[in-house]
Amino acid sequence: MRIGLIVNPVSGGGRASRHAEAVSAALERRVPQVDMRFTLGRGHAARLAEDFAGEGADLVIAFGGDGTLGEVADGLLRGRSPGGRLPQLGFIAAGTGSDFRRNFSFSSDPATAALELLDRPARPIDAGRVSFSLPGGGEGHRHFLNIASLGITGDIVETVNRAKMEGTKSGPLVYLLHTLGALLRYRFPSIRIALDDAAPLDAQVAAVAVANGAWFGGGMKIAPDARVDDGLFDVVVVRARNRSTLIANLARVYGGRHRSHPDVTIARASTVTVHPAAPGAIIPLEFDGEDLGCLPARYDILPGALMVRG
Ligand SMILES: Nc1ncnc2c1ncn2[C@@H]1O[C@H](COP(=O)(O)OP(=O)(O)OP(=O)(O)O)[C@@H](O)[C@H]1O
Repeated sequence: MRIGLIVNPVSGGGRASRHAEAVSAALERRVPQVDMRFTLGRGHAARLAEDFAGEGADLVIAFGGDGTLGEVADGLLRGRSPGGRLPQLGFIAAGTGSDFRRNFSFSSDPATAALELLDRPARPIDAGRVSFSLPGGGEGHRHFLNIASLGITGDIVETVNRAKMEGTKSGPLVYLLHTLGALLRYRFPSIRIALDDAAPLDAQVAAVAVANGAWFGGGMKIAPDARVDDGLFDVVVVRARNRSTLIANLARVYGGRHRSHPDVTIARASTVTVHPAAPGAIIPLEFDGEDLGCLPARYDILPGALMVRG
């Protein structure tokens, strides 16, 4: 078996970097061919994944946070050809939020998790593909593995990522603090959303999450019933009635207890299209914790698109 190990040295404030040698050594004790490569910046994990797939790797492991994992999934999926062979995907979480990991059970010690992942069979896991607008004009495309969202979450991800660049210590608390800050200042957008063939609905929203996994934002169980292998998105729409209601209910989101709140709608769908209700309004998007692009956007589920060891 040939393993491509992609390490993001800045994930989790340098956690992946600190454990990279230990992880590589643990894997090499069981599998002789382990090729470890480090990312150099945004988008590089996707290119490395494409390279590994082109070089015939059997398993590509993303070692980093959700952003790195999402990029690796994107790299594998965008390089695939009909009937072509795709490497299996593995991941070792070392990120700030590491929310995708919460859908699986792995040790929090990276070297132990690496060995656990070698022992797990690969199983089909869904992925999302999104087409979106680029701020300067034109259309972008991306795959994601965990959750794509818009609204206040786009603002939170942007400020969290800026704080990470400035060297702020990482951890779920960073997300909580920036979430509270955003709840106080954010101007809620109005959108038009359509699920599959249903008639579109207009709503002023705090956030919309198009979810494959259940958690985002460093431990918020935003899509409590989402399953990564059910072939459908769980689409969570949180309407913006007032700021104090949102702040008062934030704790319920961490426990996934917001399902029955009157301002929350959760539905399953294969395709989701979202437009700004006011033409020309700039409403930013995020995918797996990375801020990228804006509305209009179309999300399609790709059932069982990746064989993931987990
Ligand atoms: N060598 C590098 N130097 C600086 N930034 C990098 C480098 N390699 C990748 N990146 C950036 O790191 C970010 C991804 O980080 P990642 O999501 O893996 O960790 P995290 O943000 O700590 O975790 P999480 O998303 O789980 O909260 C991306 O924005 C990517 O562009």
